[in-house]
Amino acid sequence: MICFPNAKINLGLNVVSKRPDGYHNIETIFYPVPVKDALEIVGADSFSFTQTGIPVDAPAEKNLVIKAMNLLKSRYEIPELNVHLLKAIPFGAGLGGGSADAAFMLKLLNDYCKLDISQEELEKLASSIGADCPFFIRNTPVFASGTGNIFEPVKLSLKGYHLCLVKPDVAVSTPEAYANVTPQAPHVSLKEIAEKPVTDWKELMINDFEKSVFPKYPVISEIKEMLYREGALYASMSGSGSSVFGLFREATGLKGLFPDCFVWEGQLP
Ligand SMILES: C[C@](O)(CO)[C@H](O)COP(=O)(O)OP(=O)(O)OC[C@H]1O[C@@H](n2ccc(N)nc2=O)[C@H](O)[C@@H]1O
Ligand SMILES: Nc1ncnc2c1ncn2[C@@H]1O[C@H](COP(=O)(O)OP(=O)(O)OP(=O)(O)O)[C@@H](O)[C@H]1O
Repeated sequence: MICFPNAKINLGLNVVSKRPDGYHNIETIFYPVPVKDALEIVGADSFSFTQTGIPVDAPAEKNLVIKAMNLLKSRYEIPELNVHLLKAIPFGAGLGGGSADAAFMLKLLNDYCKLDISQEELEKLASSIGADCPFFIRNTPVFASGTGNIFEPVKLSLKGYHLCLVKPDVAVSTPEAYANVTPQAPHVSLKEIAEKPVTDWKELMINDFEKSVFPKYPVISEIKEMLYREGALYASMSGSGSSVFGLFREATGLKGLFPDCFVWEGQLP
């Protein structure tokens, strides 16, 4: 069985407050985008894990795909499998690629082994793997609060817009990014802003991580400025960085502008 875990972008991100458990309450819009890994499982006599594409800098047992498999193994009967991950979503990017792999592994095993685990339970399991993970169980645009695990529907579609996603050759550490933000409740709800036309977002929609990440990694803010210069209606860093996305009305051909960067351009479904 095969599946294609996709990335997400964050449309706005407010770090609202620090929690007693060390995590932060946030408000963000998660939006799935069609930048994809490939994840395959095949029944086997003994377990194996192989990985191609962008090399993940973690040993097999620390790979989030295997963490997800082991989490289910601790609760359910899971047969021996050959697992293969083809990594195409850059990491350290704010694109949630590792979390997507884990969430899709939970869903894949749920189907393959006919475990009949509910969506609610899958989201609970996913949240024990990573803060971005539960979103990928439902994988539709949502307004998220809590640690990013409480979801509300949002009236928003970017269908037909062209996305240009750029990740420079720097990786931002998520814990460090959170540590450098001063939490503050937003004055206007992000959900309200997101339901306004995309052309209003530039003035209203903020990613709180940009304030501390941009001075440390000026290349990220330069990319954002370039996307606006090229006609983006809205541009922002995604999550805690280092990727930046621009939303355009027309097809873009900006790859040549960003040498040494990962660039993905395409129309949103
Ligand atoms: C920045 C975002 O990508 C926005 O979607 C997420 O909030 C981060 O999600 P993630 O990478 O899945 O995060 P995790 O792997 O669970 O956590 C990494 C670290 O980020 C910090 N963290 C994460 C999520 C959150 N709501 N508050 C936090 O303070 C914690 O220090 C945590 O130890
Ligand atoms: N399947 C996986 N894909 C990517 N990274 C993985 C995977 N499994 C484990 N990791 C580890 O997680 C780290 C990347 O996590 P990180 O949270 O920075 O990346 P991300 O996928 O871009 O997500 P985020 O949106 O949270 O930034 C890698 O350095 C790697 O060690």
